[in-house]
Amino acid sequence: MSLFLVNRYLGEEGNGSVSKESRSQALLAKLQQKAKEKQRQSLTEQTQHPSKERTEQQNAKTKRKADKDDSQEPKHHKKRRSEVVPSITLDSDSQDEPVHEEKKNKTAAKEMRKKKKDQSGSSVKGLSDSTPVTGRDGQEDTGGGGGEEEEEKTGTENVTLKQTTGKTSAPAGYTVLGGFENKPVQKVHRVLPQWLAQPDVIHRDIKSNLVPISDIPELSALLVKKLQNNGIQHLFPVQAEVIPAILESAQQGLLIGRGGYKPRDICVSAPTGSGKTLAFVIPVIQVLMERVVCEVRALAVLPTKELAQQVCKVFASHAEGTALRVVMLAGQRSFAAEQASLSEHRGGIRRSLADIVVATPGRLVDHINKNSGLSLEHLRFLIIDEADRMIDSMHQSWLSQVVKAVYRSGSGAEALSIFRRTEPACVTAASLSPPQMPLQKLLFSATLTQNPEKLQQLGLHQPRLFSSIHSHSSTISSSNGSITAAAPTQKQGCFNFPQGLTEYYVPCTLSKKPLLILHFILRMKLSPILCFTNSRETAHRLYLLVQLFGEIQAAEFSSRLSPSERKKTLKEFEQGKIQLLISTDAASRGIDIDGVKCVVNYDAPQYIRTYIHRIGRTARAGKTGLAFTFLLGVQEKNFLQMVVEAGSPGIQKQIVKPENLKGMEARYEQTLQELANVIKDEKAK
Ligand SMILES: Nc1ncnc2c1ncn2[C@@H]1O[C@H](COP(=O)(O)OP(=O)(O)OP(=O)(O)O)[C@@H](O)[C@H]1O
Repeated sequence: MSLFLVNRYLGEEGNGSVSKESRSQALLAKLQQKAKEKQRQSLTEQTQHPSKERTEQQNAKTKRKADKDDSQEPKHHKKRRSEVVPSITLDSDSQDEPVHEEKKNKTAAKEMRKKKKDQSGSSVKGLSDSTPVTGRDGQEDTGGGGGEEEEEKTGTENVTLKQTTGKTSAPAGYTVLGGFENKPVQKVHRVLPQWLAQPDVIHRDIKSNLVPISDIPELSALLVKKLQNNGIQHLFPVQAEVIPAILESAQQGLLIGRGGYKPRDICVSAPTGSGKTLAFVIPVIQVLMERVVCEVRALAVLPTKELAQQVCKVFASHAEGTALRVVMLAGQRSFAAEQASLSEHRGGIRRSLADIVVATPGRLVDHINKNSGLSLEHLRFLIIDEADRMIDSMHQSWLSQVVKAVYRSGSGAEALSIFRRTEPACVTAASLSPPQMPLQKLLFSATLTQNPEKLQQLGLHQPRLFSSIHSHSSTISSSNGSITAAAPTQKQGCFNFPQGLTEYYVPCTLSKKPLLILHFILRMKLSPILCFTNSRETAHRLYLLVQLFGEIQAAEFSSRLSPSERKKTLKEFEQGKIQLLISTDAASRGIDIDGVKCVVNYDAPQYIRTYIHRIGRTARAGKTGLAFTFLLGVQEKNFLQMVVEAGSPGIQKQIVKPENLKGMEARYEQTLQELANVIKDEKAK
């Protein structure tokens, strides 16, 4: 089996030690192989030795033994038998067995040698005959305590099993492949494809790498003016790199480039708040704004309604003054209303009313399936924002539906069109005539996966990566400034942390967490705070508690609220009417709220990506921000390790002394009692 075992890259989490999952997979594979081998051996036995006498004897013995075991074994042993069987089949398990077991084996080995002498030549056959069944029984006996005679025999067979598998003695007719010893699965080092391993590097420090708009000659005068009107004089590093690259790939307008080459797909991995939205909005508008016919040529897909709304707003504000129309399909309006905004029929001819569509995957698929008038046959740009999240939600198969809709033919419209569209294939002289219209994918994320298997699902064409991953040292330091641990990280698996962010962790107990939040707002004056919990129940209870405590304007943000309530809440938070917004991860990705000074992880996030997106709601656009994570004693070690390994520039310990919370404790206790009543009432309702 091990000959055919393909060691796979198991992710950075493996980190030298084999993950539990991989180990159990390896065990399972070995067990399956062992079972197959047993079957094969019994078949061989039947075909090679048709005289059943021996087999029957053997079977009778085994049966007698099994009966004996069944009658003697106490119940818990019987149960253990089924549990023990799989591990027993692994030869190496015997390494962990107690010394008396080795002795048994030695005695058995002697016995075996004696037998060998007696039955010269028959030993090889004997090995292959007896190994599978009795090897297992032998181990069971060890655990269950069988008779003396049986033990000796099984010991022999244990040895024979080792001889068969450990050495190269090949039993007649076939070779036993591989060993079954419990070897640790080798860590496979990551080998990245060149495009992932050698990205175009983007500066992470926004402030010191601003690029004047005038330094980007590719930008049209209209867009320069638009940016300036929106208060933008400089481009952020990610925009200065990516905008020219997208514009260059669309030099031939909407058609395929010189030599018949399709433009390369573009992937961007840059920190939260680094301006990725404008990095695709600006070039897409510039390429499309000269359009003559209105057709959907750009589609941006985002994971949530709120994000779709946000991106739609940016598109709309920058497309103002052009003929381009932006339509959102995110379920904020009724299906019929969305349908009406997509196309109209005049004189029996369908006319598109949208150039740019911003959608959530679910609603998008609805429109494609229900033939609501969304035609993607002219799509030039497919923008996948929060790309890693969108890959994870690929089970909805939204991408394959989009691609199918892009290359759909038969509506008759494309027959009349000058430009034909066919699924990508080899470039030939024939395939280039008439001119082709390519589909280019643009991927954006702060935590873009580097897992080639996942990226492969996107069907990228000669992708080009822009990334701000860098090498540096990570530290954990205490509040007095002394460094308590330092681990240089040069791993490619590192993530992007915003430059202006300062990370803290606050050791605490479960019961003190609400008090800490109150302390942060009332004493430390850190508001507005965006506070994350791991569940909507916790978010709701904390919200109720803070409300009952008084003095603080708080709100909750989770799937408990309707989309319109959520929209209103975000707006009020942005306007400064809410000091504390308690949210689930619904607000952890992409949401751009100006002026969030501080993020608090009330519940420590389980995954590093979640952490990065949560803390990325502050320190945006080159500003500074604070991120606090409340950690229980049991969480500290693992969490800090996770953060350091992810390439955090440093997370500091912030201790809140118990005496600082004392003043609020009496009132807090009283509030807790009130909260219990409120929750009871809510449940009753
Ligand atoms: N060139 C610029 N000058 C000034 N502000 C900018 C510029 N580009 C973007 N911004 C602002 O920076 C903020 C963050 O931008 P954006 O939301 O695009 O970040 P992002 O990289 O998409 O973040 P996330 O990964 O969290 O989604 C926005 O408020 C945006 O208006």
